[in-house]
Amino acid sequence: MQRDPILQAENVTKRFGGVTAVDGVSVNLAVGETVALIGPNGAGKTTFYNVVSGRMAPTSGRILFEGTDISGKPAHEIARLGISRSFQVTNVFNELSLRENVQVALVSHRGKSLRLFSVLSYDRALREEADAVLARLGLAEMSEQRTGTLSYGDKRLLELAIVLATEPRLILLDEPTAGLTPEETRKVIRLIDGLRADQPYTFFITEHDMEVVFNLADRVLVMHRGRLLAQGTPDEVRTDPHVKAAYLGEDDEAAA
Ligand SMILES: Nc1ncnc2c1ncn2[C@@H]1O[C@H](COP(=O)(O)OP(=O)(O)OP(=O)(O)O)[C@@H](O)[C@H]1O
Repeated sequence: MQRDPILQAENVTKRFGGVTAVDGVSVNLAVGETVALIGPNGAGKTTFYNVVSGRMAPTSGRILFEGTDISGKPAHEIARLGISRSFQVTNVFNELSLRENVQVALVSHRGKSLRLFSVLSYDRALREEADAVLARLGLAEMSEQRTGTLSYGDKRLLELAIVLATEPRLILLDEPTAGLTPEETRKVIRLIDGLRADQPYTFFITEHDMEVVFNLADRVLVMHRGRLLAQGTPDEVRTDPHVKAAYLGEDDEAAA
């Protein structure tokens, strides 16, 4: 079945002085797909992500989200359009409870003034909404706990809750299982699976853990030296000789 495109990157290049971190990358993501972006260190994955999420503008090329050109738009505008990116625990408030963290995300996404913050805890509808988001990540029972007391793994889950609170259609997850124990990693995989079953979210994930990539991704994009080296199903990519060579650090210039 042909699914509608949600993200189209056309010939995207990003240079830092003499370094071409992303070099003419063109990719399409379809609604409801989970796509993993992999590649050896320095391949350009983070830079490509930064360009898609608006943290930096591309040097050239175009990015369309649901048909709208978002190239070079600021991150907050891109977020408002429906792309949300996790930030590896950097955007949670440790002094607040889990519920308050999600409430802040709900309120700020809707563009209401944060002065409302002082009455957040009295707004019943908002509380219930926040609790519903936390429940989707198995955090409901911790809703009143102070965030600073959470384990790293649970903070990563809270971060996912904050992402969901912004009502995204495209979710960028930057190494969602980095630093997690194997058990926590399996939990994150299960939860992401559950979210996909509930709603046609599109996930675009960077991840070094191949277990996670092969468990979650419908499709894998492989970057190497700024370029898109290969794309395909996990099995196709796993057996691709160019990909193997890139990971082994062999000279694959002739193959690229
Ligand atoms: N702000 C910057 N200024 C200059 N060079 C940069 C900058 N950001 C990235 N680079 C360079 O661009 C290239 C791609 O880096 P990038 O961080 O995007 O790779 P990556 O695939 O995410 O790597 P890793 O897996 O190690 O995080 C590297 O050569 C890097 O040194």
